Amino acid sequence: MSFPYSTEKQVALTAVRRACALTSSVFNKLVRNETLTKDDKSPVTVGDYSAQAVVNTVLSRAFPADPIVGEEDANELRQKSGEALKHRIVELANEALTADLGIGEMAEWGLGPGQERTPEELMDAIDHGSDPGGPLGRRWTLDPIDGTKGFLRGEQYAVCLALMVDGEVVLGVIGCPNLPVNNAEPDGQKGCIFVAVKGQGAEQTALSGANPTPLTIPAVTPGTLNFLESVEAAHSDLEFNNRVSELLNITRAPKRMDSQAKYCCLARGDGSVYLRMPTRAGYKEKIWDHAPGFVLVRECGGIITDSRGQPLDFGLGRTLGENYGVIAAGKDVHADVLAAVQKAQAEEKEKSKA
Ligand SMILES: Nc1ncnc2c1ncn2[C@@H]1O[C@H](COP(=O)(O)O)[C@@H](O)[C@H]1OP(=O)(O)O
Ligand SMILES: [Mg+2]
Ligand SMILES: [Mg+2]
Ligand SMILES: [Mg+2]
Repeated sequence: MSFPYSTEKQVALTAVRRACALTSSVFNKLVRNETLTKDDKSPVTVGDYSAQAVVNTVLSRAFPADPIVGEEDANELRQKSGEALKHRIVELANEALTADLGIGEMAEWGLGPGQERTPEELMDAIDHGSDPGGPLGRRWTLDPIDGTKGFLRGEQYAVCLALMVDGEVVLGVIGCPNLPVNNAEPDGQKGCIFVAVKGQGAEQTALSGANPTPLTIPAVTPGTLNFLESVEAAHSDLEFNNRVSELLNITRAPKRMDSQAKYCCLARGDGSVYLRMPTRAGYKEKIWDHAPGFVLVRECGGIITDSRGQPLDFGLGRTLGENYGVIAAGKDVHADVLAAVQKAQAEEKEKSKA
């Protein structure tokens, strides 16, 4: 008997593994003119574009009817960039797609020797991520490089893919090429992939290997609580985290890292609370920045809500809509963090009145 979503899990793992191999090799060869600045001033590299082309190609071959909500689109590439940049993206994507088939990989997913795509097919594959999202039906959401700033610094980033059915996240895969396989050995082997399927639990595997390890968020011993938070001060309100930390009498320093690697670290107990509050009114979190992390945390026994304790709603479109902030933690910790967040918010409100 096969479990629900077993084919989807295999396809998603394959696509994310191939994209991780691509981004790792791109990092070592990245040159200055291979990064563009998007209209929102955030960076995007040949790695982001080619990883989206690879994952979308695999998904649209394996599941032709499924729409994809992907972070990137090829507009700027088609309009602003020169032929050299486009050529590089095509070369990288084709290298990743045509590598020899590994265990569990199928040629009918568009993979293996001889499966090169034309530049136009790959630009179209990138644009296949333009679905607007919504409450009904099946759809994937993809962040080809989450934490592009971490990627550019040679630090943490993640390739993030999730499947949603009727607005509910049922499968999440997060590939972290720079994350140590074992937190206790920071200089040891790096590169891991995390997968969670709704109702079936979660596991971690080394990117290079087999033998998945099941994951559960460990219970927190008093006095050992610590936060997981962004590196970039523009991405989340680190001052606010500091105040919440004081209210909870936390003495351990926060663990700062880019991307959904934070959810992975929470899932295996490298940190105890992921708190992310917006730095400016009006910022709406994107579904691809949280969907795989959401199902991972839930399947590891954790709780994830917004700052008002409301569930995250993935069925509203490309963003989390009215959700404000994100709190993810083990089930023995979440209620205390939520209370402290609300107290810190009340203090801020008082201060702004004074
Ligand atoms: N102004 C912003 N506020 C919040 N998140 C942002 C902002 N600009 C970019 N991001 C996204 O925040 C996430 C990174 O958060 P963190 O700093 O915690 O890793 C990324 O998804 C990043 O996009 P991207 O996927 O392009 O890197
Ligand atoms: Mg980006
Ligand atoms: Mg991204
Ligand atoms: Mg992102």
